[in-house]
Amino acid sequence: MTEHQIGTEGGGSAAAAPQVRITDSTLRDGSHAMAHRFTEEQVRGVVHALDSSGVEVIEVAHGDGLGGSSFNYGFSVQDEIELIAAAVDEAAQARITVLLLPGLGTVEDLRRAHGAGAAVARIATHCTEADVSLQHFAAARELGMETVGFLMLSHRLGPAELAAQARIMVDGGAQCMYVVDSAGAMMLTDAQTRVSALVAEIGEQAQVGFHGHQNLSLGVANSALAAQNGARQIDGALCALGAGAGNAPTEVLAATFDRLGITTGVDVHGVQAAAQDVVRPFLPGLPFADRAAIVQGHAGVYSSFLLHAERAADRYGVPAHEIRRDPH
Ligand SMILES: C[C@H](O)CC(=O)C(=O)O
Ligand SMILES: [Mn+2]
Repeated sequence: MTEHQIGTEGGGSAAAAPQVRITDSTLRDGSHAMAHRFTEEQVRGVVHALDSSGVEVIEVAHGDGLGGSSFNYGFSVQDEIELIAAAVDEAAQARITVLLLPGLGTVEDLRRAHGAGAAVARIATHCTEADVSLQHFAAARELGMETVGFLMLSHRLGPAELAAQARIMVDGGAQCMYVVDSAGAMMLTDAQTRVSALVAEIGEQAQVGFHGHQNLSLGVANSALAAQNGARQIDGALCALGAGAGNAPTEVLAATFDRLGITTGVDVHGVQAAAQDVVRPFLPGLPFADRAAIVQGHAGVYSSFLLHAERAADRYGVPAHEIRRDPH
């Protein structure tokens, strides 16, 4: 065990701060699986259930982040700033976070989200392009927001190179850096070694986080390994609602961390009820590792493109998994 490893016995006293903070992304990554059709009523229901279960941070935005509602990425049915404001209004203790991809979202979008009450800014870039995030971190810090960096498709870089990209964002103002398995392509040690490399590089100045997808059904296992190797923030989504085969399910993460003796401050029964009674009734279908999603995980292809592959499959009569397949 290193000084960053947790989850031995007991999981710490009830009064101690949780060892891992779960950020729930049902209302952002889950937006991909809902074809960006969240309504205010659904947002209020999910926020209320998560908030009363002790989830500290809840993400709300278009699936592709602020400003994602567009012809290219799919239009939202309800304006995301209105949804953010509704989430802020509904949450008694949880803080609302937004995701922003520079180029898709702008500093102006971030200001609007902050104006609606968002407290945490997560800035996402492709894992080789950390440098495009600097003005957004500067703006978020100026607004007084908590900041998180999100290195998408993290499997595409080795641990040392990924840590170097994380360093760029931390120097630019990120307070936590996420290893993001956007394609659900990481194989256990892939998550472990990347998280460890980031902890070694930035652990003195910033936290490390992990965001897993279920394309190869390893999202929860990768998240557990990430936590055991020093990640302090872990993402989930109720009913796994998210791009591709979905995210690591929040309700499974809470139960798994509890069994591992890793404290999260989340009521394990509360989030199970939130998944079963609040989210499941409005799902168009349960996210699962179907052929197209497995192909994505196997080939390491961006999960968010699944919706577009499915639309193209319908339009051109070509199976979605054929569109996504690794040519090799
Ligand atoms: C915009 C993406 O959906 C961000 C994300 O959740 C991922 O890369 O995974
Ligand atoms: Mn994701």
